Amino acid sequence: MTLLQLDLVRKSYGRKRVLDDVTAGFPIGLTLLIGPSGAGKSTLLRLLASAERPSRGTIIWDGTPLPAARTALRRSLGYAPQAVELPDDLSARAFAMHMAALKGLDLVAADRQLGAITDAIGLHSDIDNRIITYSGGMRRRLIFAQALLGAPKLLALDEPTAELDGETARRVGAQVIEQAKSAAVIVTTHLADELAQYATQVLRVDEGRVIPA
Ligand SMILES: Nc1ncnc2c1ncn2[C@@H]1O[C@H](COP(=O)(O)OP(=O)(O)OP(=O)(O)O)[C@@H](O)[C@H]1O
Repeated sequence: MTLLQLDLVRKSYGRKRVLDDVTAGFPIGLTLLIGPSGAGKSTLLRLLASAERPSRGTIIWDGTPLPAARTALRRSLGYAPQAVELPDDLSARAFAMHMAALKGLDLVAADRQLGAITDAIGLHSDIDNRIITYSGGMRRRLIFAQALLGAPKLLALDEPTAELDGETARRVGAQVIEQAKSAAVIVTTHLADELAQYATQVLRVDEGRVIPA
């Protein structure tokens, strides 16, 4: 079943058309968005996460078009953008719990889930340290971990394994594969990476078009 559908979606910034009449469906399972730098992968992900609106066309969540379905989509969403400013003075746990509270999650359950996720991706021993002490790769894993809280039905992950060493990338990848068993997981990546073998579909974003790879 296609949870999320794009029909003839276009996105322009000023005169620059980044996405051109994109029609694509995103079912439960893993969708990889591949394509060269600047192709529009992150833009597409922001549209899917309802962080931006299309210039034209329709986005349909669970059978209902946006904007009517926007709140429902956001309640079901975990989003890990590529670059986000984190509150350096907070501990990673305090930040994650803040995100859980914004999502309206039960905080005891969310804290338990945070423990399991961070354990799986090698962040557990640093969870009570302040974010200012975090490396780039640790920040990326924290953004990834908060996206998974509440087991969202739609997971939009912008290059979750970038900046990670091979073993850590593999651990994050294993979590992505696990989530894709019960959610529509959409992952952008520069390269056709190891996740491709687990993907329900691989879509190539290039020159405004989105086509099966
Ligand atoms: N807010 C914006 N205003 C103007 N142009 C933008 C904006 N956001 C993105 N763009 C342009 O849209 C194009 C696609 O950018 P996008 O970040 O989506 O590409 P990408 O495929 O994710 O690239 P990368 O792999 O390097 O992250 C680029 O030319 C970029 O400059």
